[in-house]
Amino acid sequence: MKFAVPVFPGSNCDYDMVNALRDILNVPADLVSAQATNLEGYDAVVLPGGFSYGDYLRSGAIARFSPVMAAVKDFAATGKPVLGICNGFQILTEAGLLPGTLQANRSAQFICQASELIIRNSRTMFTTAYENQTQISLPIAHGEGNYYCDAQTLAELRANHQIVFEYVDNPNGSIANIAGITNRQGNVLGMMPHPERAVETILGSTAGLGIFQSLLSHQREGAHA
Ligand SMILES: NC(=O)CC[C@H](N)C(=O)O
Repeated sequence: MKFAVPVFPGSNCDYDMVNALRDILNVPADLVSAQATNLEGYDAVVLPGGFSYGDYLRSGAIARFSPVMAAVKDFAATGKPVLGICNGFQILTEAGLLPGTLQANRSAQFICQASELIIRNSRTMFTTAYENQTQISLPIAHGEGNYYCDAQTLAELRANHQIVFEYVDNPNGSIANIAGITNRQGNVLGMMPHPERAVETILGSTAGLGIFQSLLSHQREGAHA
């Protein structure tokens, strides 16, 4: 299984992601330019965290116009996995690949801390390695992580089991404690917490590994289907 990690001007978690994939999980991963126009040969795309285009206008609002995002849209339409972490989640909402938006934190402060999460859907291709309703700890680091959507969208997210992670303590004011959601089809996941920063004991948590292990098993099962 080969991963593409698009890099935007201002991305800063791209090398952490590639380190998690290549060095910890032993899977091939390439950094891909924001100017790239095709993602042929890749089995999954991970949009990394950071401050793409300096977070000008709104986080992710400029990155969504990058050539690579047109390729990510086509890639997502094929049903292959697309994961957006933090700024990656912001880019996915701006690009219309996920519903809702990420607003400034309720405190108007940048928050960098460990956060406790509840797994609300362990049946997605990203979360089968976790037990449903269990609690995990992943780091967060963002100024605009306050997820918002209208009441009808929230009802749809709930009805279709698209809410995957919820905060226990809701550090940023997100509606319904939402920390991560999928699209309706279940192959695009956006999440504010950083699984790539929780892949080695020395980092304080290995709870992030489950996301990547879930994707690897999904790929293996697909190969045998
Ligand atoms: N770690 C990150 O991806 C930072 C996200 C983002 N640009 C924010 O501060 O909201």
